[in-house]
Amino acid sequence: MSQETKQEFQLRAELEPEFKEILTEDALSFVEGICRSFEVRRQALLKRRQIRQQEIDNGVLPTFLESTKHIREADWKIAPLPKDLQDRRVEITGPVERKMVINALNSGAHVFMADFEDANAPTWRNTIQGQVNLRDAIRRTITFKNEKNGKTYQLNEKTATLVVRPRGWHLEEKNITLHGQPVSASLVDFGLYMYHNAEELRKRGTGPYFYLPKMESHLEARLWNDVFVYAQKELGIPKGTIKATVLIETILASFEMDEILFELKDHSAGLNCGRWDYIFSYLKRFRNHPDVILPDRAQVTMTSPFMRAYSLLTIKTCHRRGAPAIGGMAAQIPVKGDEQKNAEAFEKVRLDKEREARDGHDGTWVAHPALVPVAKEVFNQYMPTPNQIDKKREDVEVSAKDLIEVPNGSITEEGLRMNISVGIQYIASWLNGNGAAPINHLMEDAATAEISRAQVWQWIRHPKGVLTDGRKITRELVDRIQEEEMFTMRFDLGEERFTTGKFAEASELFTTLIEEDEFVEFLTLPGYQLLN
Ligand SMILES: CC(=O)SCCNC(=O)CCNC(=O)[C@H](O)C(C)(C)COP(=O)(O)OP(=O)(O)OC[C@H]1O[C@@H](n2cnc3c(N)ncnc32)[C@H](O)[C@@H]1OP(=O)(O)O
Ligand SMILES: O=CC(=O)O
Ligand SMILES: [Mg+2]
Repeated sequence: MSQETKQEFQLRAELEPEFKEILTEDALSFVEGICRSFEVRRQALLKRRQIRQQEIDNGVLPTFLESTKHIREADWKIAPLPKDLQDRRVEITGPVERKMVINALNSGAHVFMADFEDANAPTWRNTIQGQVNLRDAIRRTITFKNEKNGKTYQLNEKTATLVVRPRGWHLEEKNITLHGQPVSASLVDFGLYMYHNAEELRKRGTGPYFYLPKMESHLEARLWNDVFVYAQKELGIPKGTIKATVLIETILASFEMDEILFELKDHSAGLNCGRWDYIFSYLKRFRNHPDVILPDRAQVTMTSPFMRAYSLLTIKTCHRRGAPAIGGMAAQIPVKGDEQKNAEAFEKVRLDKEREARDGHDGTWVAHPALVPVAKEVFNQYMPTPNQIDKKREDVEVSAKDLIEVPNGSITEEGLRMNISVGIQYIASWLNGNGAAPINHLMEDAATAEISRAQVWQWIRHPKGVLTDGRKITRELVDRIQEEEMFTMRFDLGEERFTTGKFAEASELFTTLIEEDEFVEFLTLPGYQLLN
């Protein structure tokens, strides 16, 4: 790097010896090139999200785009899938933490989605250690010893195919700056992973595979595609080596599925139903529409008409284009010490996977290794072939109205209490560096916590935010319940764990999120200012 470049592109963090192996001069120079080439477009697309929000606030509802009708109507397919992405019946997800990376790769799942995004609190340490972990996993040198119980970990002979989820377009990495501004976190995660591993993955008969989160339009997919083309060229890798599965997890993206596949068609590995962010996005984008009110979080399920419409449309759209349509995450995880509750949790997961497999999904997500056999058994039963892309689902008809239909249901004090308590507990976990947490026997990550705080925001503000017993949800009621829930947490955890667990800071952030009339786009944005 030249002297001038160094001043403009700066690494602002202290580096431990192992981190220096990731943040080498050449790797940083590669990331710098990507950031320089694409930052202006990223900013413009983020601005476009705000404009779209203003339009929705003014009553312009989402619809299928007129300008891209020709793409929806034309006959085209995505490029052929590599062998190790043809059968994806069970995908396990988890943060890029060292032990969990080994456990996930050994879990028996077909794919492991290693998450720099919502299951990961993006501390500098988590982020760069995550890159170290993936580098070692790819080279099969990764090991781990749990110092508490002496248990050691290494990779099995057969492991899952690795797919990496970088952070979304809205997030920044404050430890690397360009012209004094934090750079795109997506490009840091992607760039470092590509630089260190693309060639090695190819040598080992697989490739650099990604999951792309939280996109709102096909133009955002075009930006990723251009980043891929640039990166492959810089690294001297054939165009089309990268494969990416896009999470359809915003309400606006569900109107542009064909277009998203089209933009990425040389690099596409299909779509996935990111159901939790999808619910959050629905709440967020329609937040200023008093009639769009969702019932208790627990009542918004994949059988709610708007969710069902979205998952069926995903399957139909993907299969027409020769692309896999992967299902989503059931939040249940094993319940320790209660056989009955554990059996109920497993049954819920089984039913969820059964619906997905029968509908035509080509695979699904699980949050925990114990659930891999459950999902596998269901998909083995209903999907005897590696995928069911041949099931075209031409019978499915989904209109714009179906995608935004408001579900019925009720808002209970229990639901309100749960949102407040779980929201605060999750934020506390995140501020402590854990982006995925078991809370009330459910997997919670940033997306599920976003729903909790968005619902409270909405219920306070809209006339229909009324409890089943007739009480209007107000700031005062929320304050009172928040105080009670904080008292319970303090009592249950004890003073020391409560204080070191950052519950007071989490409660403060939760309050800000529900108090601000200008809805905070993502809780992780103000949250990141508090992370080391
Ligand atoms: C909305 C979305 O974006 S979903 C996708 C993002 N979210 C996720 O990926 C969450 C994935 N799940 C998890 O992180 C975890 O399952 C949690 C945090 C919810 C629960 O984890 P734990 O409390 O450790 O569960 P538990 O104690 O039952 O784990 C038992 C073992 O399984 C391991 N394990 C649990 N979940 C996973 C996982 N997803 N991947 C790898 N290993 C796992 C644990 O590390 C532990 O290993 P050990 O016995 O060797 O010590
Ligand atoms: O990323 C997945 C989701 O459900 O959100
Ligand atoms: Mg998500």
